Amino acid sequence: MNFLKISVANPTKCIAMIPKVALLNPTFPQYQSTTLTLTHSHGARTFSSHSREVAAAHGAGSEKKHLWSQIATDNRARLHATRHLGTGIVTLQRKKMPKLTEQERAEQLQPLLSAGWSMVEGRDAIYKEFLFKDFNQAFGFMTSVALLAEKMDHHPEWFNVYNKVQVTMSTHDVGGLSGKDIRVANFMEELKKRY
Ligand SMILES: C[C@H](O)[C@H](O)[C@H]1CNC2=NC(N)=NC(=O)C2=N1
Repeated sequence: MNFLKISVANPTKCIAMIPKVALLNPTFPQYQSTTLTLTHSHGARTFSSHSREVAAAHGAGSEKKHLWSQIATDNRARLHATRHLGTGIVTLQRKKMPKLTEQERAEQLQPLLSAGWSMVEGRDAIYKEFLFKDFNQAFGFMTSVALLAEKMDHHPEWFNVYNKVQVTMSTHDVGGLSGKDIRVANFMEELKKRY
């Protein structure tokens, strides 16, 4: 699970650790179970990502536009935390995704290995070759994946020539497979069915 951690030193100053994608797209499925913890002088409160408080944190109207454009440029954003805590500046940092556990490998990686992905020799990474009718389809597929990859800040290693797309997924930040690789690989699997 990913956490949005917001420590509020005083009502006008907030330091936050927020996965960038959660702010860019609050409805992104990976973050539907995101928990936002607000800590302040009166103790900690935890809200689910669907609560009113978090909706406020995402901003509304022009506030939201401001928030998003700020993220794109310098990774800082104005955050309207809650009515009680006020408005402050947040610094955005993505929380590192941990490597997949043995149990996650059995439950989430195994289905991909059965669907044609294979482990890369000498690396904690997975590989698959996708074949399409022609270049347009291959590149269309890559374009759709690229939009997700950018939103997730998680990018495939891939090679394309004509109708062939060879993909390797691994999480460089943790030196191996994480839930992000599973998510992107599953997205590719679902997307490929439409071609
Ligand atoms: C700085 C930037 O956020 C990181 O380098 C991101 C970008 N895209 C990435 N993509 C992949 N596959 N693994 C990463 O660890 C990764 N990290």
